[in-house]
Amino acid sequence: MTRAVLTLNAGSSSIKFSLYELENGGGIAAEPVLSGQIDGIGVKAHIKAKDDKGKKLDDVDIPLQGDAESQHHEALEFLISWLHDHEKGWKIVAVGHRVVHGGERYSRPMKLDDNIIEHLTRLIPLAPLHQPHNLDGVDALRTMMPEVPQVACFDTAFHRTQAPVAQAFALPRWITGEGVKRYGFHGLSYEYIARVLPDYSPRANGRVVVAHLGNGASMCGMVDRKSQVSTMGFTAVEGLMMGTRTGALDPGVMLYLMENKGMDVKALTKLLYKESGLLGVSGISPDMRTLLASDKPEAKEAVDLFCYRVVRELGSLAAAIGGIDALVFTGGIGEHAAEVRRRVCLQASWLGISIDESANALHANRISEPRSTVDVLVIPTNEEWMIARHTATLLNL
Ligand SMILES: Nc1ncnc2c1ncn2[C@@H]1O[C@H](COP(=O)(O)OP(=O)(O)O)[C@@H](O)[C@H]1O
Ligand SMILES: CC(=O)OP(=O)(O)O
Ligand SMILES: [Mg+2]
Repeated sequence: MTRAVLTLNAGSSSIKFSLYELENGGGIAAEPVLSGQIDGIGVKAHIKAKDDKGKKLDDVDIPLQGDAESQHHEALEFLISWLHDHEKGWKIVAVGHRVVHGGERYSRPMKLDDNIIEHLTRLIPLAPLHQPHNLDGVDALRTMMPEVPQVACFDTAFHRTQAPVAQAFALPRWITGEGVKRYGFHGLSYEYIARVLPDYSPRANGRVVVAHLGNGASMCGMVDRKSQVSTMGFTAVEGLMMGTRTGALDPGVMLYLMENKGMDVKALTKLLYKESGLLGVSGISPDMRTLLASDKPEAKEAVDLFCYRVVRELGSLAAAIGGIDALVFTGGIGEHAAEVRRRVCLQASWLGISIDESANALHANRISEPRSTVDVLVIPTNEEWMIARHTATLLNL
């Protein structure tokens, strides 16, 4: 049987999975032999999976009940039994997991044991939409294959190269000293983009802003393909407006809600993480596809605000890294929503961005005109490949 690495990537609205064969000389194959995702968790869950020839193995809705929380667990159970039915012919020798928060302690992939899992469990309050689902996946796979080593790959790790000033909040020193600082997330996605960027642009090692726009959304400013600054912070609720998250919010709004509306931590957590963003502003859906297809004014307002926030943060990140040579769009929205990219690029023309609208409509890799002083690129991210590679490297497979 061929040896393979399984990857699991639980996002806020999706669970993505892949199976990568190990190559004879060591290392993992470029393409997975099996891959897919359950997306739309919390709205309308759907599984899509394909084999190495691109043959569709599944493409159906899955009826999940309850709130997004319980749907996530149900989706995982569905996936485990799906994998049981489809992983024949390969010997899974390792499992790699995306774990969103590594805190201060973990800045590189780690082979999981009870101690590390216990520490990661303590970080759940810092990433309530992700960490519980990531650890749920670890738990399920450890039960399913107890002999197989499991590796955690952290979303925060890529950003640990940032200068102290980029990580700091203007808080008293004793709070900062306890690790309350900006960590940044989507690190596996940014690491993948940084790795492949030279294949797409001669400016790869310059000042690059990558916009990872998905259900969770953030942007990262890099120089020399290393993270310098991120819109996400201590938690993944900071920065851009997202599917259900506020992004940056005047802290005074929280004080106001506590003082005048009697909201406690639980109510505020729900508001900031689950009821705001595209969903809160539109009152319709957290899903960009639905909002772009809607002619309701509230849907338009939500999309307008989403794009406006990206444009503002783009200016901020370009300022932080001293200018911009390339802008990369990635993530579910960044890769597929041409309208969002179009609006962002038009509003950011002052930066020297000039978009080629027909290339953009076709989702070409390069969507800037030759006269643009900024290379604008659309690059599909691949967190799964990054996880598989880290897992194989750490375990010497
Ligand atoms: N064809 C499309 N057009 C517009 N938006 C899309 C398209 N496909 C996916 N999206 C959006 O991408 C988002 C999900 O992104 P993704 O990166 O998969 O999420 P997650 O953060 O859960 O990993 C959703 O808002 C979805 O509407
Ligand atoms: C960190 C984060 O927001 O992840 P996702 O985009 O997968 O929700
Ligand atoms: Mg994601």
